Amino acid sequence: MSDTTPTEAAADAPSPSPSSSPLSQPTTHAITKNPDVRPEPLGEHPVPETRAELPQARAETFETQPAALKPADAPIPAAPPAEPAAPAKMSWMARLKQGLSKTGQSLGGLFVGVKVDENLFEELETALIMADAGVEATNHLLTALRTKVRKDRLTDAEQVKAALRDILAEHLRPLEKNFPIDAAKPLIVMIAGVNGAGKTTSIGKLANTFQQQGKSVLLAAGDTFRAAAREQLIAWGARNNVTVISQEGGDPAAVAFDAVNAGRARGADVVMVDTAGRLPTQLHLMEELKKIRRVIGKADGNAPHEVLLVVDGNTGQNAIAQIRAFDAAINLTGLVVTKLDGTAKGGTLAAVAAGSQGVRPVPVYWIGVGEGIEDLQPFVAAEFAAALLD
Ligand SMILES: Nc1nc2c(ncn2[C@@H]2O[C@H](COP(=O)(O)OP(=O)(O)OP(=O)(O)O)[C@@H](O)[C@H]2O)c(=O)[nH]1
Repeated sequence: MSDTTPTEAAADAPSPSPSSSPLSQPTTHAITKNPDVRPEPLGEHPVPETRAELPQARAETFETQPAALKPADAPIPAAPPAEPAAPAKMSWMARLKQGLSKTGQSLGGLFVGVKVDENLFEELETALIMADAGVEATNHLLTALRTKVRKDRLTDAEQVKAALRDILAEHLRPLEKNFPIDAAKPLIVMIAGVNGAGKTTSIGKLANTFQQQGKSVLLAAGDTFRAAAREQLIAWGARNNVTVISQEGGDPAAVAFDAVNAGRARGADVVMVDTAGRLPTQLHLMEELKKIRRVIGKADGNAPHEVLLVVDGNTGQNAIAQIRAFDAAINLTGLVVTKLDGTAKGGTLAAVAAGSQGVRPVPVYWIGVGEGIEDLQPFVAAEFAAALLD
């Protein structure tokens, strides 16, 4: 997003931040500030147009380990590969199933001890609509199911259920995509979403996931409005042993800009930029989000490489409106769907896959199935369909 006009460039310059507190002061949670980060106020430095002019990272930097004597461009050591985790697949699948069983009661449960007749299809239609699958996906799934039942002469309800599971998995498959962690170094990932969707929690989980893959991670606390959000991210950083670029108050675009530069200078593999929660109807905040995206592009012409929307899986059909609005504003590359461990709205992803209400079928990289740091799983269409129907 480096196609900004000079007027926009002026508008995009990080706005003045309150004067930085003395860097020698200790910070919370045994996290020490990096003494080699320059303390100038961000606002005195308009965003440069060329990389040669790029300043050093200036936002306060919190590190989970004392950073004394560390030069500003000291590489961030890659996390040692984690001990191979004991297979936890059953437990997260169980949680997903348990969560989606609220949907499943009206889906999987419909097949118990019934005849395969028009009544079953009518009940399925109602259940899919109630699960927020939307009209398009419901029609598509049931048309495919009717065809299969006729063609294969299915007479047993369990067979029909298995057929629906396969059709649903096929329908959801376009949303399945591996996260391209190695596409750039550092990979700059911007994260947005409405208030309370699970952005900060998901960033913590992602940091853990990436570290398990041996990647070094740097976080930018772009939610400069809510002190608690910043503290929360710093806490996540401490838990994950990663650097968090943070600044009290001030301009989130400036924090993002500095984080990209710091990530590059330190040789980080991934830079994740958190942003404050906002509703698509808060137009000035959506403009701010666009600005953050543009300013990231000024720090690295190809960035952000990934723009993720975190969506609460309980949101149902409103998720469609969120995806549409955020996509229009910041051109999403992927979704993280959270809280699927407790939702009756498990059909929403079917609506996304169907392009319901003009939504673009944005890939779902991960699903959140709990509040713990391990409770993030790659989205796999077949597993999701099975959890929904079994
Ligand atoms: N059960 C469950 N809870 C989750 C999941 N993801 C996040 N949460 C919870 O959702 C709540 C909100 O999460 P946050 O990460 O603070 O959300 P946020 O989007 O950063 O919030 P704002 O900064 O206010 O916009 C917290 O209580 C999280 O523990 C999930 O996958 N499952």
